[in-house]
Amino acid sequence: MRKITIAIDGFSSCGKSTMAKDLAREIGYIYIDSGAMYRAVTLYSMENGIFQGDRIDTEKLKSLIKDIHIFFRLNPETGRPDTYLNGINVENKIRTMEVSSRVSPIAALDFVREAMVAQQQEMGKAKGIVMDGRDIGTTVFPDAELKIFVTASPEIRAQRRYDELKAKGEEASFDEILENVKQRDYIDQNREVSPLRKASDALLLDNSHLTISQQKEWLAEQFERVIKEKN
Ligand SMILES: Nc1ncnc2c1ncn2[C@@H]1O[C@H](COP(=O)(O)OP(=O)(O)OP(=O)(O)O)[C@@H](O)[C@H]1O
Ligand SMILES: Nc1ccn([C@@H]2O[C@H](COP(=O)(O)O)[C@@H](O)[C@H]2O)c(=O)n1
Repeated sequence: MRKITIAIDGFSSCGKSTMAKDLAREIGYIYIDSGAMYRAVTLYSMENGIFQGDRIDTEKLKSLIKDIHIFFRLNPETGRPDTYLNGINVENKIRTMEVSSRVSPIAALDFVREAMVAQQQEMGKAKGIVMDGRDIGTTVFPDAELKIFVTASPEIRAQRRYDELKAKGEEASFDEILENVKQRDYIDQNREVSPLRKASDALLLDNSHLTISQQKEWLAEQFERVIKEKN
């Protein structure tokens, strides 16, 4: 059966990776979390003196971008891919609030996007891939056979993230998370290069009132429909 490309975009913390990972595992496709790549560049910037307070030394990052190597490796314990930055597993480090609060300005830089998009296109050139992010259906894979754009209210998204952190036993402030979600949405939608937009041919999914299993079922139906049409 001919494999396709699946692009899942949308607002922060709305459940993109939850649905993308589950679908990829079930259909035997590769799963790539493109946000993890921007988070890894941000972590690298934090650890290599590229931030001076909130200011980004863009010239320094530009000169170092070729030294940033990101790859994913399946974690047999979680059954999910972990992110590696220059050979080191940074999966937990890139999920902190500090990285979340700094990632969107880094992801708005044209040379950072150029480098990440080139790697993402390379990862998907054989198809059989589910990638989630902000510009997958518009820029990375504009010819993807199945495109989904996910949304939910900021309050619902922040509550989900808050519940997740609490369940892990981590300190969390609902107000801080809500502020971060809104701020990232704003920067992602208003940057000059590849702003967050629904591709005109993407299916819109508002999952505010869907359970994880309902959205999973919906996505599986969309995949079955498209794969029948294409084969
Ligand atoms: N339909 C749903 N109902 C309730 N919780 C959900 C639903 N979908 C996802 N979640 C939970 O919401 C949280 C955020 O989901 P997820 O990490 O998949 O979002 P995301 O869109 O990939 O986020 P990010 O943009 O930050 O990468 C997770 O704790 C996940 O378990
Ligand atoms: N294709 C993408 C993916 C992500 N970003 C930026 O990275 C941030 C973190 O992504 P998460 O999916 O882990 O939330 C996100 O807020 C965007 O700023 C992007 O620009 N393009």
